[in-house]
Amino acid sequence: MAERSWSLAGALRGMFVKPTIDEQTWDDLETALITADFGPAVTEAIVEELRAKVDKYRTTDPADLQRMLRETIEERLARFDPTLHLSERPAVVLVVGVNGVGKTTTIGKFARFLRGYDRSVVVGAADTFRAAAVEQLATWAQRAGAEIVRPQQERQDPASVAFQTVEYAKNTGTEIVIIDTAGRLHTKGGLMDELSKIKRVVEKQAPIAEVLLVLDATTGQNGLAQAQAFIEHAGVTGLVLTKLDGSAKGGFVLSVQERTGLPIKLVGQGEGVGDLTGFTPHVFAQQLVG
Ligand SMILES: Nc1nc2c(ncn2[C@@H]2O[C@H](COP(=O)(O)OP(=O)(O)OP(=O)(O)O)[C@@H](O)[C@H]2O)c(=O)[nH]1
Repeated sequence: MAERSWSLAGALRGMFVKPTIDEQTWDDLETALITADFGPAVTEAIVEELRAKVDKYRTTDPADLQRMLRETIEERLARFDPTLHLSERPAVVLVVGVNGVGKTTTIGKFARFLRGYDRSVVVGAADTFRAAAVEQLATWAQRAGAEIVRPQQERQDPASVAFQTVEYAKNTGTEIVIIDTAGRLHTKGGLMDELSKIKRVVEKQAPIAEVLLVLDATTGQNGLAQAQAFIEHAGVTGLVLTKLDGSAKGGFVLSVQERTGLPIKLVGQGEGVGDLTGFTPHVFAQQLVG
């Protein structure tokens, strides 16, 4: 089977068991980072930083290089704050992103994650564009132990579903509201207008705590280009990376933060309801480098 692990560790293994650091080591490191989707700019910066460190500490031991690589990646990942800000009551979270990236699945997993901390959760089915999307969200809500507010008529205005969801939370004392939004409309402009309307209408009742943009890690830099309109217009406060399991593109985690300037707040690593975690730079760097 093709490279399955998203970890860089496999690609690096040969490099770190060699007796000494040589020119080949640097070539191999560069190739491994590019292959893992760190992107050319971040790859170059990391290699330069490590060359300087290796010179400074006058080491020729590949084990030192491995440790330095782990530290460099961790330090770069940690420049962004992964904290979710959910202290408002209700805390309203808008989930945005292009179709098929794993938005609905993420909302289900996120609701379950919050239920695990004993928070009460309601999800709002504001993707009224596709009837099947509402049913899919309802299935996930049930799995997660969350309530759902559905559109009352076909093609109901998404902003009104969002409004009713927040209203439900306020009336029932539900702590967290997660709103699913459409990923595709006829035009990008239409989609962004719809999102601004949702935000305006929600903010009449409660401030928006987080706008989370979901990105599919397997689509790498290309997926980022598709999501550009959300980054420019939707007031995104954090990223969720899905499908990090079974992808060899773990480096995307670092390049996406540096390219967008936005923190990764959640990571999806599977299709099950439990396969979502917060983002911890230390743990991630360790998984990535070995
Ligand atoms: N392996 C893996 N698959 C995932 C993950 N997250 C989502 N998926 C899968 O990705 C596919 C799309 O997920 P959805 O949640 O339907 O994506 P969406 O963005 O809501 O798509 P639309 O409803 O069409 O807008 C499904 O088959 C999910 O099971 C993940 O972290 N890992």
